[in-house]
Amino acid sequence: MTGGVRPDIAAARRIVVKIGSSSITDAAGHPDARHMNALVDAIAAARASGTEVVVVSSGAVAAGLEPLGLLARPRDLASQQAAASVGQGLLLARYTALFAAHGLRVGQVLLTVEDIARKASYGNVERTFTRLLELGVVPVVNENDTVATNELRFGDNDKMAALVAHVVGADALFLLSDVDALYTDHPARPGARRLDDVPEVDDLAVDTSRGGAHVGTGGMTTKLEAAKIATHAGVPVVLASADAVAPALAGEPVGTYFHASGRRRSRRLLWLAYASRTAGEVVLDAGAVRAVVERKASLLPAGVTAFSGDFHAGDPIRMVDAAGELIGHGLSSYDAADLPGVLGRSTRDLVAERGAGFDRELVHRDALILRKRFRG
Ligand SMILES: Nc1ncnc2c1ncn2[C@@H]1O[C@H](COP(=O)(O)OP(=O)(O)O)[C@@H](O)[C@H]1O
Ligand SMILES: N[C@@H](CCC(=O)OP(=O)(O)O)C(=O)O
Repeated sequence: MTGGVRPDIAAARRIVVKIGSSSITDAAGHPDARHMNALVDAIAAARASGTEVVVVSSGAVAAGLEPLGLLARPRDLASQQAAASVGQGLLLARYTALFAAHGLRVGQVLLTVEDIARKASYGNVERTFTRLLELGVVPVVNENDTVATNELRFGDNDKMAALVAHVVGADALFLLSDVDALYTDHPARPGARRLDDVPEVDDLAVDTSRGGAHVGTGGMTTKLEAAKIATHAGVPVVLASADAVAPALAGEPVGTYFHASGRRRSRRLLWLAYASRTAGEVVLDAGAVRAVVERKASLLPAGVTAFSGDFHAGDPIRMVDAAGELIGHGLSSYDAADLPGVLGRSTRDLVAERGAGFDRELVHRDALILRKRFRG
């Protein structure tokens, strides 16, 4: 442990705390009572001092293994979903009982990628969290594993926790794991060095390729992705051992501290930059690139030369230039199926031929984020 108290962490009034499967369950796959108790006690103490807390808890699949007689995390999606279905209920029952002992109520929030990637549902999720927190509830969030498909899955909860931190406008994000900090290499490797302080995630030279415990899925790679999303949007991150939850939440110098490096920005556009699994791609001609990048204009069908993917109006799409270079992300106002008839055509022609609805932009300016703005 080095350094003094972290002022922005100690001062945080709204926080997101993510705990991984490897801490929620012990080596045999049973719920790890010690970690869960320590987590709930620390959160109850934070709540008592007026801090609002959102918990992102993994562990549904792990908690469902034993009741279903499964010995290890199954490989096939259907069995994982069945395990999550059984395990999530058990996990929530446990949280409900533990928080009730502190006089706190929990609310279950199960999210899919689409809930955060689509504008309409993002607003809905935001409202739900706001109301839960107003009511003094501790939301306990997990991915909706039982319905999520492989293609549309976060798969790990680290990135989802960073996105939830955006949605709720958190002041800090905590990633609790079975490792006490970020190391320059897998901690079991000779020469691996502990990192206490990370001013900028992009500047890190660390090896995260070696896997973690049997039940975790993301390993350290997804934790760094989460740290990047959060810090670049102005949210500091602490990565610490679940054993150190109390000092971590108090801002004491445990684990690895990732400084907020970007400025806080519009939450609606942030989800578009990071949350969206894009559903397709459109290729912009040089004029359209200039219009979108330099003139801050909307993207019109006239400036698009090609597209790919099967997207619908409202879906996030990638915008690239003729060389395939990413220009930005945006929400399409058209279904892909409608594009062949409109690409390259002027709005005036389209309206004359097809009617008033065809005066719309392909991507409206307000639903567009340029790549260079993905960072703060
Ligand atoms: N550079 C590194 N620094 C720290 N841990 C690492 C690193 N590379 C790989 N790991 C592994 O990542 C694990 C944490 O990931 P994971 O098991 O997915 O945790 P969780 O279930 O908490 O999300 C650690 O236990 C460690 O074995
Ligand atoms: N949603 C999954 C979490 C997946 C997972 O293992 O995540 P993590 O332990 O955070 O790497 C579950 O509850 O089992």
